[in-house]
Amino acid sequence: MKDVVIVGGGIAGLAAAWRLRHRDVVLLEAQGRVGGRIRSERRGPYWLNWGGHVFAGGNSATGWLLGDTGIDSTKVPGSLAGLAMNGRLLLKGRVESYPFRIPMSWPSRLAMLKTGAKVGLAVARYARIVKPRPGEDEAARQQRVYDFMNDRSFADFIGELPEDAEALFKPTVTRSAADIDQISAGAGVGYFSLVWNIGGGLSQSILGGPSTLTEGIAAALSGRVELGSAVDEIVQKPRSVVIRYRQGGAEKQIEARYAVLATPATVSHRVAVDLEPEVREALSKVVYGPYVSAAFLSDETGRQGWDDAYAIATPKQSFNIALNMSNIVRAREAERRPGSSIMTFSPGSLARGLLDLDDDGIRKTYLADLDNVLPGFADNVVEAEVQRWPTGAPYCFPGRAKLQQALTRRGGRVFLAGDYLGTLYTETAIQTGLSAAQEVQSLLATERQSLPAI
Ligand SMILES: Cc1cc2nc3c(=O)[nH]c(=O)nc-3n(C[C@H](O)[C@H](O)[C@H](O)COP(=O)(O)OP(=O)(O)OC[C@H]3O[C@@H](n4cnc5c(N)ncnc54)[C@H](O)[C@@H]3O)c2cc1C
Repeated sequence: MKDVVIVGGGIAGLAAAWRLRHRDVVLLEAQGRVGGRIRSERRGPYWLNWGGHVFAGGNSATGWLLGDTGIDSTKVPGSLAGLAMNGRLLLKGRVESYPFRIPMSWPSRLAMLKTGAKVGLAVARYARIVKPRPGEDEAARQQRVYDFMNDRSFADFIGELPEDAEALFKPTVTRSAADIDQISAGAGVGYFSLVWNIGGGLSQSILGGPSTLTEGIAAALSGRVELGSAVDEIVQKPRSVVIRYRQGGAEKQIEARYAVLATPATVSHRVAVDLEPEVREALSKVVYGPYVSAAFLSDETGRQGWDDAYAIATPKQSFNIALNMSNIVRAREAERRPGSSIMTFSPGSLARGLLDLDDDGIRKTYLADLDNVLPGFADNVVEAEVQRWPTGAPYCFPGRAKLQQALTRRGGRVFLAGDYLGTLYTETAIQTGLSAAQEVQSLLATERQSLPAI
């Protein structure tokens, strides 16, 4: 019997496996690669990216994992708050000045300023809510964040806005994968906090691309990661868990003392058939929105207008943000090398609009819109690949706070991990993976101590 089986090789499962690597552990991953919603591939000095790209740093679970695995990261250089709208590209200056620098009507500008002030005040409140309090554990802090303005949607909070004003607010909030009438007011405000106080949120980039971390962990676990292994059912017994899965067409099963279930909530609900009914019900209520993304590699030479920018919000296009993965390389080179690596990213309703097209249709739509945002870029593209993410990200809808207690209840031999258990994406995934591993570790140690001496 194994000590522990980890189901799901996204960053949550890999973080748990890393923490438990000195135990008899096996990780089962349904796909032919690890990483889940983290996916990058290297191309010379650059990397193409389709999934998670900015990470927590410093005193966070991610910071600890990066340090412990020896993976290099750096603060994202350049502007994170670029804006391309109504024919103007803004890469410098304070965001508050944007309404005056983008061509738009005066009623839109005034609405923008009024709503900006309202959101600004709420962001200041959110900053106090999110801050850890002395002596409090992470669960209490997380519950408080979920509770914040969880009784109405962000659309209700900001009210009706003229078209251009709404277009300016939308791309930030909808990056959550929810539209503004689906996400709670508090989570929408939280998104502004993430973007405006970027230093405290997700601001680290992994050198070589995010898959450097996930593939690095998998390599270190050599032989204990089984790809192409889709778990169908996890059943708990008094002293063990039995995991049934399919591998290369064959039905298999494995028994372990404990399991860490690090799959999206939809899958966890389906496979963990004998979790407490309240926990299973809460899992069934977690809601995901879709994403579509694409990675583009170009071969232009000479400096480009976008070289120093990392993130450019793009209202009214088929993607709502363009991300310049190559600006991390730019910041570290003595002479500008040819080429750029750009990622486009369409969440929520933008993704739903694209999912009906084939990949070629999505590529063409993106390239046409990229030409509006980064003039000349599309002519030099040498590689372009689309990625569909039907369960792009779980989002916090009005009423989501009520699920948290059941989702985090402990009991039995199956421990849940994944980004749907909190509000900070990869940081939540890593933090919940590490704490599930820590609990398994303590239980294994206790069991060992209580075994009769032979
Ligand atoms: C386009 C995009 C951009 C993003 N940007 C950011 C960002 O900049 N910063 C950030 O922090 N987050 C970002 N995110 C979110 C971030 O990627 C996720 O929060 C995080 O990767 C989730 O990790 P996870 O391990 O919880 O889940 P997943 O990555 O979904 O991992 C779950 C794993 O379980 C596997 N699995 C599923 N079913 C089974 C089964 N039956 N048996 C075995 N295995 C199974 C899956 O194949 C997958 O590998 C982004 C996501 C996307 C898609």
